[in-house]
Amino acid sequence: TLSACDSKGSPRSAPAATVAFHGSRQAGIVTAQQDRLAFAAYDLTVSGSPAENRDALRELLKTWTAAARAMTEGKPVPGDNDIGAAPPADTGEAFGTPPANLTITIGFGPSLFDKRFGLADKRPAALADLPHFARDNLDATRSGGDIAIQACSDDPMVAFHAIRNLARLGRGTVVMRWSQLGFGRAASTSDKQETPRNLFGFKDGTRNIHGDPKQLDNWVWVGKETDQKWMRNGSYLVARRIQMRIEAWDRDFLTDQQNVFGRHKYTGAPLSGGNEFDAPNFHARAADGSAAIPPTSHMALAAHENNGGVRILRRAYNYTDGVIASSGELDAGLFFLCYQRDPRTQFVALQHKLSRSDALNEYIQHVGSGLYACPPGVTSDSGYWGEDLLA
Ligand SMILES: C=CC1=C(C)c2cc3[nH]c(cc4nc(cc5[nH]c(cc1n2)c(C)c5CCC(=O)O)C(CCC(=O)O)=C4C)c(C)c3C=C
Ligand SMILES: [Fe+2]
Repeated sequence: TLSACDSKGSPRSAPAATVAFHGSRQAGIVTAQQDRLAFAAYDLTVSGSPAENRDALRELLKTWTAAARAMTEGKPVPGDNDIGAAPPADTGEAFGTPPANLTITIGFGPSLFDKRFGLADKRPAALADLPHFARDNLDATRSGGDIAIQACSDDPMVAFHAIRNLARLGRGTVVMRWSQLGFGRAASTSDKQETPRNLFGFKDGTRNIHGDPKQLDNWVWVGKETDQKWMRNGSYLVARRIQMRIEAWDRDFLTDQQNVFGRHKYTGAPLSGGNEFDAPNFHARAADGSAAIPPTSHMALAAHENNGGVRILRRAYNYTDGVIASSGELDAGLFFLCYQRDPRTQFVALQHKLSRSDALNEYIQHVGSGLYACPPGVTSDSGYWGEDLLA
């Protein structure tokens, strides 16, 4: 544990919760999920030759890595903060605030591999554009992006400070395309965390991957199988902004709400019986002879038992963004983030099934989308994000 620092980088006395930035795999993926999220997708604005654009990208990634390393250690963005005739290097809103477990995770979108950078032959096959799913209603201004940054912290100011300062450091090379704040984690990524609730009031994350190394190697971390060596020890992030019709949901009967998920609302237990963490029995029958867990319930459709064993690591956050002007309803939902080894056989396969048959579809709509290849971690002070991609 390191100390947080004041605006001049001098250590403060109170110990602060930090997550190590360096490691062969990026932090912020299997890290115990923090309470707050600030997510941003950026586009590169370069207009040179592919070689020049690659140089600009490399410089950006070096600068961003140094800033991310400092911020996660509770230090200000590197650079002189004492020149009266220049804007400070760090915007300042997190001075004196401990990092509160800040992690900053980077991912590269499919568009980074277009002809601007000459990186087409480095595009992993697993970074295939997401297909259209039934009922998708995607907003292009909340989708895509050349680079994504996921900043998670237990302090919302610290998380926002991270995406804002990266945008500022990249000015002239990148613009922020879209962003999303998340409050109240809606998944647990560790056995030590109590299962939180989503805005429908249900426990979310009960059967997530909770740190089991074998499952993480099987379902989250890219291994030797990849066609692109630079992605070894990386992972693929799928982001979906999913609007939830909470007013309609709040008028629905408890029994129906439970049938939508296949779980009891208050305890989180499967409708087949037992306690929250007991395995669901998809063959169990209710008193009237019908399936105890309806086959169109969200859990029945998403469960690994019913999908050839396939799992994903969920890392979602609740969000709310004011009111939808056309309906007067709250614009609220789930910012669904999930990590996996290959989206084609994991998220895409699951979402095709859910988008067609999930009882939850009456109450949700997917309105934003992104797919990003998250490279391995940075292991030393001289390393930078994406070094192997740009070598
Ligand atoms: C394509 C993947 C998934 C999307 C999109 C998704 C959206 C979504 N989920 C909830 C709430 C819950 N999901 C739960 C379980 C669950 N969900 C997925 C996948 C997607 N969810 C999986 C793989 C699982 C695990 C299934 C299992 O093995 O049992 C649950 C149950 C509790 C739990 O295990 O976490 C809830 C509740 C919402 C509200 C939502 C979109 C808004
Ligand atoms: Fe789900």
